[in-house]
Amino acid sequence: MNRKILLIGGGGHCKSVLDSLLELNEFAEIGIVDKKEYIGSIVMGIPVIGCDEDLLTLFNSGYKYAFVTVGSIGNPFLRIKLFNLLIEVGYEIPFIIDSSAKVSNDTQIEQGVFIGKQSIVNAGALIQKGAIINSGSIIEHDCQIGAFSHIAPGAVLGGGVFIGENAHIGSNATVKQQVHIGSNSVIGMGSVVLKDIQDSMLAYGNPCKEVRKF
Ligand SMILES: CC(=O)SCCNC(=O)CCNC(=O)[C@H](O)C(C)(C)COP(=O)(O)OP(=O)(O)OC[C@H]1O[C@@H](n2cnc3c(N)ncnc32)[C@H](O)[C@@H]1OP(=O)(O)O
Repeated sequence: MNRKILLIGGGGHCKSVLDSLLELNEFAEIGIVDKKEYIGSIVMGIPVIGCDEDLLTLFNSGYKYAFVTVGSIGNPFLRIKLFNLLIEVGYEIPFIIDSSAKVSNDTQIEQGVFIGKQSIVNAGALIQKGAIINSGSIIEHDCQIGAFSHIAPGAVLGGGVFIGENAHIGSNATVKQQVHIGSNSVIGMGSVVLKDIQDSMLAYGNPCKEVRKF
């Protein structure tokens, strides 16, 4: 086990991912990349060893794996930019599943996906690249979660729910089985979503209503 991984972004979401990663113990060395002014600081015992401009040098020094740990609430574009930069340099991007999550073997989990503590991903689900399945969320059978979408803590998606790309499903929201949520849409915390939501919509409430277009 001499694999070395970089976490890109040293904020709050990094702490969640790091906590899972330290327990999994699959990498010999972990380093964090953040803004230049944070180099030398420590996050949960792990040092910030470089900034974005150092990604090629760090790759050549033996860090072959990297993972985007910048969080997002409704705007994943920095996550997407960093993800693409990592691919361009040649990093391998794994998925990271906390040891307490329950993920069916009959699922497809793409690179860059984080599945947090106590979450459930049931059979037939597809989780596309860069998505965040946050603590305690439930992704029922046959759901599809689009690339770079974030299912926030405690959200519940019934069977066969479809979430487009770059969407945000707020904490503790519940989405009825078979409902389709469009790309780039944000569903507010605690919403009860009974009907499809179009692309690029802010929607919230019980019952969840489309409030405005982005
Ligand atoms: C690990 C982590 O921490 S992950 C983070 C998880 N966090 C989330 O999921 C947060 C998601 N964000 C939300 O739910 C936000 O409230 C949003 C995006 C829905 C709305 O945010 P904003 O546009 O800033 O709305 P703002 O707070 O100004 O509220 C506007 C109105 O909507 C109402 N409102 C806001 N959110 C909700 C909601 N979830 N449900 C019902 N009503 C809401 C407010 O009460 C307010 O009503 P008013 O105009 O009658 O006073």
